[in-house]
Amino acid sequence: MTENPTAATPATPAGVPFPAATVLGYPRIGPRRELKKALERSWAGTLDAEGLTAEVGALRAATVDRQRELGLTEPAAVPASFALYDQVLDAIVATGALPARFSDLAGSDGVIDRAASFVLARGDVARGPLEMTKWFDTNYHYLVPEIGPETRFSPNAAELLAQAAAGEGLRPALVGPVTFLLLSKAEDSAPEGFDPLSRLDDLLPVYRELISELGRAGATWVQLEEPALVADQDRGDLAGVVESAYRRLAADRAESDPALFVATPYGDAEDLLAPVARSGVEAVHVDLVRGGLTAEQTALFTGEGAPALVAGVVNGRNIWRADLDAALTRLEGLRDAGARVSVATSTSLFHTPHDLEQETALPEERRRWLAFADQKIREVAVLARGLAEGREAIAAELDDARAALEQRAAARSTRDAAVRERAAALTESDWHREPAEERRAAQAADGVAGGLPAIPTTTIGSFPQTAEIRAARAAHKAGRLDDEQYVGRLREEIRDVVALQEELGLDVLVHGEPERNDMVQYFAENFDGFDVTDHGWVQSYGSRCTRPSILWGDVSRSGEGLRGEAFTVPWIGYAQSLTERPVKGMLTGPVTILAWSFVREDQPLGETADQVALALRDEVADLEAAGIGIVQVDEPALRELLPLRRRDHADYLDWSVRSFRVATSDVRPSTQIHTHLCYSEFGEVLSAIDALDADVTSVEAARSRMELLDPLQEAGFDRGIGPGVWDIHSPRVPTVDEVSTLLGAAAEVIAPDRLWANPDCGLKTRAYPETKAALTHLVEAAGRVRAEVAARGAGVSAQEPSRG
Ligand SMILES: CN1c2c(nc(N)[nH]c2=O)NC[C@@H]1CNc1ccc(C(=O)N[C@@H](CCC(=O)N[C@@H](CCC(=O)N[C@@H](CCC(=O)O)C(=O)O)C(=O)O)C(=O)O)cc1
Ligand SMILES: N[C@@H](CCS)C(=O)O
Ligand SMILES: [Zn+2]
Repeated sequence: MTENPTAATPATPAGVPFPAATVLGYPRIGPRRELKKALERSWAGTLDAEGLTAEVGALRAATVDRQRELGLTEPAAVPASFALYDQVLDAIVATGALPARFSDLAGSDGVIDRAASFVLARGDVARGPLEMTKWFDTNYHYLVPEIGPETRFSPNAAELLAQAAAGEGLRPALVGPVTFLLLSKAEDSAPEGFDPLSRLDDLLPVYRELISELGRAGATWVQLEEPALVADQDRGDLAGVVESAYRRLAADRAESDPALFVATPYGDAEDLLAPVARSGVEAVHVDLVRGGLTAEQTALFTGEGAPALVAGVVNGRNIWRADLDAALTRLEGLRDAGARVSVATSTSLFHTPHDLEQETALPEERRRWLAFADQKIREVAVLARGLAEGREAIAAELDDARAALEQRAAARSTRDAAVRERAAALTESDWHREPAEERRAAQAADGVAGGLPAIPTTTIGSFPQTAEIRAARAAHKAGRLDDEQYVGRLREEIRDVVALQEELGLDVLVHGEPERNDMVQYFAENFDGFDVTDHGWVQSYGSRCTRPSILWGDVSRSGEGLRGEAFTVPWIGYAQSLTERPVKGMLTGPVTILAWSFVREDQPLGETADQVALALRDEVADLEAAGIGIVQVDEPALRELLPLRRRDHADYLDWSVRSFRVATSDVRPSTQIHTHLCYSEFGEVLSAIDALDADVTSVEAARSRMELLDPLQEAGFDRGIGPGVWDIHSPRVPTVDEVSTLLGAAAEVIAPDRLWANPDCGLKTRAYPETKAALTHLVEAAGRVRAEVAARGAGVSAQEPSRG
């Protein structure tokens, strides 16, 4: 066990010091995605409830053992942070905060059981699931609690206790009460202006009871996660609210109550750190990768009764090896200032893959630069040892880390002079197209858009990724299918998808993206400067995972010469050759490629974005040259990367919008550029959406029932828009009436020559039966709304009728 010499046993209720080394959380999905597979079998009905409990229990136990083996040996060092689906869902379940529209799910004792929690997450035949949105600036999605003035809170510790029972001496963890309410939305029935945070006083007794119950079950520390404190919140006296909330949780605790550990990951809590630190809680985590500590803030951690300082010095958001020298210097400085310092990660490690050791195919030179979750735990443990025993005790580890960093900094492979020259030569004219009105006219006169009806129907790009396609890809990768067989299989799929869309009567077709394992990884595989992993899965939502690629060097399309070779044209061009209707080309935008990869940190993100944008610009130009008249460049992550502090927005929006425009501006005015956004609250980026200068924007809107449209109109957005009318995240098929209602609502505020009818997002996660049914309803609803609008004499009479 690692000793922390500066940690005099503090007066915690349970009398157990905070561990010298810890993490805020660990990947939950399992090194071989055991959790994903168990969940999906349970939803498919091939694994019963007991079977799920057994498989999940085994995974959790193995996870605890692994973290111990890696160096988290002290009591309470391993967090019981094992959400089955989502940690915010766990907090809904633990506090009994059932939205009114799900009230029938509560058991006779008022408790939300596991089956009911899956209905909240996934919906059922009667209703859609809870809304899902991005967790801070990550590619993880949480379920949004719906809170109203009447929401009843009641403690239900069952799931937390089950998680804590996965091993001896774990530290239960849950989303803190302030973050829980700040991330909530007001229930639809709540009065105008209702703020969920106004229910804090009602929620705190429930948290107190949960914490006490965990203590009675043996927990010595409980972790309360308060990441919302590191983001700008438009709330008056949030500092006062935070301090009084934590004072209430910390006051008058019983002998059996655990000590309280409050974590502030993902950024700098700034003015909200002091209210937490002086509230009486026993330990406070600070993200020292994204944030800092002023001398005044450091003093909050010194002196009698001060909380332990849990210093998040190892980055939980990337996969680069830590600068151990710099981290240790930082830790020593804090200790020497008088703080009781523990070493931790800056965030939970669930944003990183499990174990670099599984990546045997990575080139050795670059493997040396990397640390996945397991390697990061080792870094934390080494730093704790260095802090306790002195630098000499970890001299070998410090030397090795230093050498790896130096070798990376000196590596010539990360720089391509031609790519750099091209990016440096970019000027304003490279990211400007003709004025939007001029393009509209050109598209109507000479482009494919001219042949479209009012309210054209389309989809967002992907069609179902069937087990057969994935199996074919796996077989190709394993060498069981040769290139020709694999290409033949994909072309067959494209043929079927095109035929299906024609049969359904869609107006603008897509090729369906069957060649893509993932909308970012596929691009990484076709660009220089990236590595991809074999097992680097990271949870994105529920059971869905991605393998973020590693952007380590200068980026351009792979192949001969600076511009490399087109890689989407063979598929999209093939689809276009099969039909008279327009096929929309489909690319992923630069911001999203960065957001969903692990990106080099040795140069500003904007510079990397320009390189990716230039590679995409080449692909857009090649698509246009191949006769594709509509090109969609998806930017679902535009909102995701928006910095958590408002003062940083302008700089981010400047480079992100520019990079999208660099990617899309090298086309004729008659070529219609689309973009697509999803998975976020867009309120804060409306003007950036406009500044992207796309001709048409499709945006997720069904779950929030078109909430976005009014603000978008108010922001003066007068481009083409396709608000999603089918929530594709759940297998539920919307009726024609439901789709017509949503589309009709949109047609109330958007002129029919600007409105498009499309789903919320791509269909890759859906199966064919529901896809066919829902698209049939969508096409029928579009026809209905088109007729209604025409009947209202809203100026569509001159338009052609829709096909099908
Ligand atoms: C649109 N979204 C995306 C986000 N991030 C991305 N990187 N990509 C996205 O599309 N963020 C926001 C949203 C929502 N998020 C997601 C995330 C993930 C999915 C999804 O469907 N994920 C799939 C995995 C997709 C994938 O990469 N598949 C590969 C590998 C398939 C595989 O599992 N292979 C098996 C062997 C298969 C066999 O033998 O049959 C294996 O490796 O063991 C592929 O298709 O080749 C998921 O299942 O989780 C959706 C939205
Ligand atoms: N074109 C992509 C966008 C997802 S955000 C798809 O359809 O899956
Ligand atoms: Zn999408």
